[in-house]
Amino acid sequence: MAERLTGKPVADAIKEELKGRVADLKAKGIVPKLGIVRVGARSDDLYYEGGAKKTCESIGMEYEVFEYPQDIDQESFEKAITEIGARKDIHGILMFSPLPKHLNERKIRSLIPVEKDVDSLTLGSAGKVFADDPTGFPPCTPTAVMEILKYYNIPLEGKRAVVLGRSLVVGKPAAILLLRENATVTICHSRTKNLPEVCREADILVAAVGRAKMVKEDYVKPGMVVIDVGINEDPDNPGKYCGDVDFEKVEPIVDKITPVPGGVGSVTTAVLCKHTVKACEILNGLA
Ligand SMILES: Nc1nc(=O)c2c([nH]1)NC[C@@H]1CN(c3ccc(C(=O)N[C@@H](CCC(=O)O)C(=O)O)cc3)C=[N+]21
Repeated sequence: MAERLTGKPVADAIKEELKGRVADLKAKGIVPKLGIVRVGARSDDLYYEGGAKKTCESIGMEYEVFEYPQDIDQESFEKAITEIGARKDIHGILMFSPLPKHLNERKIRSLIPVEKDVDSLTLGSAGKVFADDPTGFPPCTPTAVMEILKYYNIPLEGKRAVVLGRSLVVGKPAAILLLRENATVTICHSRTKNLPEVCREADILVAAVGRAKMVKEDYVKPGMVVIDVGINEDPDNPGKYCGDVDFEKVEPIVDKITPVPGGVGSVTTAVLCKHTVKACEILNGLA
């Protein structure tokens, strides 16, 4: 039986630390605030929004939701984002992605000020992450992966980390963050030859392909730590969701594994708040 690396104690520890930092800011008359930008009402956006609001409330931070109709035009939306970006009382901005197809998302992302870009939507943030610049916020999900590894004292120095998936929001930044901790990192993907064999070489396997239960018993070996980033509709249980890892098949083999739900996803809103508090501290010359 593998040890379950659950997200809740990790998120709780982050929130506990943030409560103190928020109180320190408030004592100076500063209230950290997250701006949440949503176009339309996609269910996974609303779900994440609900979690973000709850986390903000639990640590004494403020938030404001900016909601726009599904058919908003490019020019109006660019103007709105620019105004939110300029607001002195807003320190972090989360804009839900993807935007509706008629909008030029690349252009709109570029209008978010990099110092408020707490979920790495801009090229400026991506560059900072790539260059190990401490003022650059990596996306919340790969940061949550690193928080889990740190909380459970999983050594990374000199270890083999295999990242399955190469997306801009998870796979690529996860590889950079693991490299920063001196892991030996392999990025693999759908075109990788002998994919199960490559994954089996990992000490730490990070599954971030977005395909339900794709990681089966032939992808793992005893002793391995498996971090499952996937949030997919469960093909076997309508209305439920599951990870990229076939938990029932993999869990009996490996040493440690994150569950879905209740794993990486449950740490992301705590990271979002951590980034916003840090942005607030930096913007006020306190960090
Ligand atoms: N710019 C941007 N960044 C995002 O991070 C982003 C986005 N746009 N658009 C929408 C999706 C959706 N999303 C989810 C995150 C966690 C759960 C989730 O289920 N989290 C918990 C469950 C709830 C909990 O326990 O707190 C879990 O996995 O256990 C779901 C959905 C992020 N998104």
